[in-house]
Amino acid sequence: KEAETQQKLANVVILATGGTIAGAGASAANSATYQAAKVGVDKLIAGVPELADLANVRGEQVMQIASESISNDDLLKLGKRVAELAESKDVDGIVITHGTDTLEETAYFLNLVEKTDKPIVVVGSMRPGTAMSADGMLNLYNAVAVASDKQSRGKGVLVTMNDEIQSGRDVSKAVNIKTEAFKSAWGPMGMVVEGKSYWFRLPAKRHTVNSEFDIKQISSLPQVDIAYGYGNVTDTAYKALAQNGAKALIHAGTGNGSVSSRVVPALQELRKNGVQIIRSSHVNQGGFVLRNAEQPDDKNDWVVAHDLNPQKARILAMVAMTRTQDSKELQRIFWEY
Ligand SMILES: NC(=O)C[C@H](N)C(=O)O
Repeated sequence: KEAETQQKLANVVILATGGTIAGAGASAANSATYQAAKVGVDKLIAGVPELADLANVRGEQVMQIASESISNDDLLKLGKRVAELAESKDVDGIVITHGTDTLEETAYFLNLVEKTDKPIVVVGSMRPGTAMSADGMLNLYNAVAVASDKQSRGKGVLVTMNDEIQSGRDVSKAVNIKTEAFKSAWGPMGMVVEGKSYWFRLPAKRHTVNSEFDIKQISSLPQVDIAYGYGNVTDTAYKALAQNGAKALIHAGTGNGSVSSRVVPALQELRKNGVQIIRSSHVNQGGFVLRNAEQPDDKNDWVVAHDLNPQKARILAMVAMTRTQDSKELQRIFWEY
């Protein structure tokens, strides 16, 4: 009988990367003061025995780090392992446990480069497992529930935090400390409650199987950096980043990606020297940048990131620039993904 149920259950692999979901604090009162990336994947799985009711679960420790320290090489390593597993007949879904600080970047990266319709769910927690009211157990349970659900196929990379199912493209860490930390300007795609998912929306942008990018064809990512717009800003950071080898600069602009008159000449000059200039906005959850509004992008040969926040724009620019150095192509890609 037990063997029969095991056969019916989906096979889900949990790839662990670290973060607070694998964190540990000195006391149960430490919800914010703790060390991330301490607990191994087998212990995480053993901590939620109810996972066995949802799926045949096994774990792999891909890395053990706090997500603010994730590098491009780490992204490639994780992406390649996800692709290998997705190709395996024995794998129905993949869950990635991850720190929340750059979770939105990794989720968007995988959404662009994984050529599979199998569910890929990225999950983290805001409190370590040692804290009172730790959120990691339920978030992980929800992630496995969504990853083992056939309805999750073909919907792009998903994120399960705080009972919501979010699109990995849209979702962003909008609040810290609180467990209700992840938001999307366009709303969640669904809810997951007691191991069952309820869907309400589909993503409109290209992803996974419909993406022109493939992790198997990517061996390195170009350097793309971000500089922040604010009152009294100078062009120092932009110039320094370019001098240090940035192939594209994301302008984390004020408002709708506006650029200070003290910075414009340097960005025009950098573009002439081959650096791509991509205007984004640091307006939280509502940054929306249109071409030729605020700045003459056609004349300057700049690109706009539209609704992508600066950190997501960095991911798309890196992936796109593995294929093209043409600013018009880049702009097309920014509209489509
Ligand atoms: N809540 C967290 O996971 C934060 C942690 N610094 C990380 O991103 O790894």
